[in-house]
Amino acid sequence: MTNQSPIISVNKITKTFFNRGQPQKILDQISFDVQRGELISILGKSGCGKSTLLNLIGGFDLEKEGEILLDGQVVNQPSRRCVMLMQNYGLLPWRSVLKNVELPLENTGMSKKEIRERAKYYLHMVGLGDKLDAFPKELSGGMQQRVAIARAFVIQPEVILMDEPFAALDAFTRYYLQDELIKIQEKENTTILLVTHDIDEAIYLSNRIFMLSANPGRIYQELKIPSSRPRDRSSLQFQKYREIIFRNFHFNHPIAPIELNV
Ligand SMILES: Nc1ncnc2c1ncn2[C@@H]1O[C@H](COP(=O)(O)OP(=O)(O)OP(=O)(O)O)[C@@H](O)[C@H]1O
Repeated sequence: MTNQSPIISVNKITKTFFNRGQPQKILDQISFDVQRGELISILGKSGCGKSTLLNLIGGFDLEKEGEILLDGQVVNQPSRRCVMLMQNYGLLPWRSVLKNVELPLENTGMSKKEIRERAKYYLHMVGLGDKLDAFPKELSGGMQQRVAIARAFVIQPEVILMDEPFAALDAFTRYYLQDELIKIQEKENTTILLVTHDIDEAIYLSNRIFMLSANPGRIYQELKIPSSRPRDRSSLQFQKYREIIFRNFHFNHPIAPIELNV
């Protein structure tokens, strides 16, 4: 993997928002490369700039200092090669499951037959082959997110940006979808950048975890997780990574009091 040119290069990105005329530096000199097929998690406390970073990488926000490259080309607009998967699914309620997944392929020059076959393929892949004609409101939250996952993969993008995709789901559904995500990602060799608050999710899924500090957001630690997937959430090794992350967040916020009721 390391000999290839990176699919994403983030070079010295600084982002400043203006709130009531006052500049607020949200991201400061963020730099990293992502190789094809990697799954990277970005962990950090609320408001540290994780979503802002994803929006910049996706080309949804172009106001910044520094440069972002997608496969060697400057990102200056959103592209079908790099799509975003949101937490709130974003399905159209009046379209069936199948038609929701077909949507991004419409008006692309593909034939109706090709579109249908490809949409069905990805819906089967996320285990919804028997729900093609259902409407979103007839599905559970987990199923709706599976439709959204199929709709992201159907475009066959090189990169999927995920902003807390499983945050609204219960733990069991989350675990299930995490496994499904790994399976599809490995099969398609898709590169994924995942923003999450969930430390276990980051350890379970990622090749690398970037820990972001706040005010301004900087990557202050990168954690490589070389072990193969699927991973054992109860293993000692898994606990070791949890400990490293907890320790890092504590070190990064030394003024945060720890209260022990003993
Ligand atoms: N359009 C905007 N205008 C001004 N300030 C903004 C804008 N968007 C985000 N911010 C500010 O930038 C900071 C980072 O926001 P962002 O949503 O990237 O954080 P986050 O780490 O994703 O947070 P969370 O985990 O709570 O979703 C916050 O202080 C937010 O108030």
